[in-house]
Amino acid sequence: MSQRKLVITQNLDQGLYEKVKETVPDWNIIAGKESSVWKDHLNDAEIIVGWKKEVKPYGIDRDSKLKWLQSWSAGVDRFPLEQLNAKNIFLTTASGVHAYPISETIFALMLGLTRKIHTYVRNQQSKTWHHAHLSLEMHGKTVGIIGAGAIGKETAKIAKAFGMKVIGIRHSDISEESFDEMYTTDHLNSILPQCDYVVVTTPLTDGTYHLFGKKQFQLMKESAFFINIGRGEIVVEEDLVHALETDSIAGAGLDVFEKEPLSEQSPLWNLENVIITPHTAGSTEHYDARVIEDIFIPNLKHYLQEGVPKINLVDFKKGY
Ligand SMILES: NC(=O)c1ccc[n+]([C@@H]2O[C@H](COP(=O)([O-])OP(=O)(O)OC[C@H]3O[C@@H](n4cnc5c(N)ncnc54)[C@H](O)[C@@H]3O)[C@@H](O)[C@H]2O)c1
Ligand SMILES: O=C(O)[C@H](O)COP(=O)(O)O
Repeated sequence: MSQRKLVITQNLDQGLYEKVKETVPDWNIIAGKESSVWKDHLNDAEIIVGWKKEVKPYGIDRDSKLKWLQSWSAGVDRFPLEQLNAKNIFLTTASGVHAYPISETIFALMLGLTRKIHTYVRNQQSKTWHHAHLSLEMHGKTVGIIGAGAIGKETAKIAKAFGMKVIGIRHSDISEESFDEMYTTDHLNSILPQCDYVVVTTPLTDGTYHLFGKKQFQLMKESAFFINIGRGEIVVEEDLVHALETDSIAGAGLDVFEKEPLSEQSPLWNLENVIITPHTAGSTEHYDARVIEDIFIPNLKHYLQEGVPKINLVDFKKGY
């Protein structure tokens, strides 16, 4: 019988590689970031661990032996979901590994906008001693977390520590620790006028594509801040730009955009009330270890025993 094959399209440090090897000592493990390392192995790999961007051009749409694709990312919106579903290939996400880093980024953006840090950084560059307009407090304010999943729940915990009221939106309205109120998506428009901060942490699916457009920005308070770390396509970017340019909302913290990298021509770069991070909200030093130790290896053990991975198995009907 030919040796079972696992392809990991990432450079793993030796310790993590050894942990994987210990779990499947008899398997052929091909690991490395460069496509030259793994591209000829994709078709007969039983499991691929990796980014969609790298794998997509080469492998899984041919006559592959693939049984399970473990994504290196939480969002799987750019995976060929229909194809994977049709071929009964399991897809698991890296959801959960970003909960700490991204909730920290969300708060960095919220704090930055609230305390006008972006304005002071610009002034510092020109050695300008200038009191920005009255800055605001977060304490006592209301945050709406649109997508109360792994990232949203960690964000809610921090918000409670700041003395904020927390409203959540997700598929289920069952109450959840750290949320004062929880609603399903059909209540989005009714909660927006109450929120001082609107934080988007949903996956991109058919149900969230362009969830935020002109109407939603009009429903928000003029003093409210909008944060998006989910996916750019959840927002009609033109409508967001209009809302920001006309002061229909107070500002935005954006990690994701309709087209990435964000074009040099985008008006977002020049707006004073916007903080941009280049889709880096979730990258930290613990990323690889969390994907391998917290998700992949437990999933691999389950797969070996039960024939199916367990953690973060994508429901193809829901799309995440
Ligand atoms: N900017 C980044 O670097 C970065 C990193 C990680 C994740 N993300 C994005 O954040 C998303 C969420 O990540 P997560 O790990 O928290 O995922 P998760 O699966 O734990 O949580 C997703 C939440 O969104 C809710 N949801 C799904 N569809 C919805 C809808 N139509 N309306 C309202 N709520 C809805 C779900 O009920 C769930 O509570 C990812 O899918 C990805 O798109 C971005
Ligand atoms: O969803 C994620 O985990 C991050 O946004 C990174 O995903 P990407 O590299 O696929 O955009």
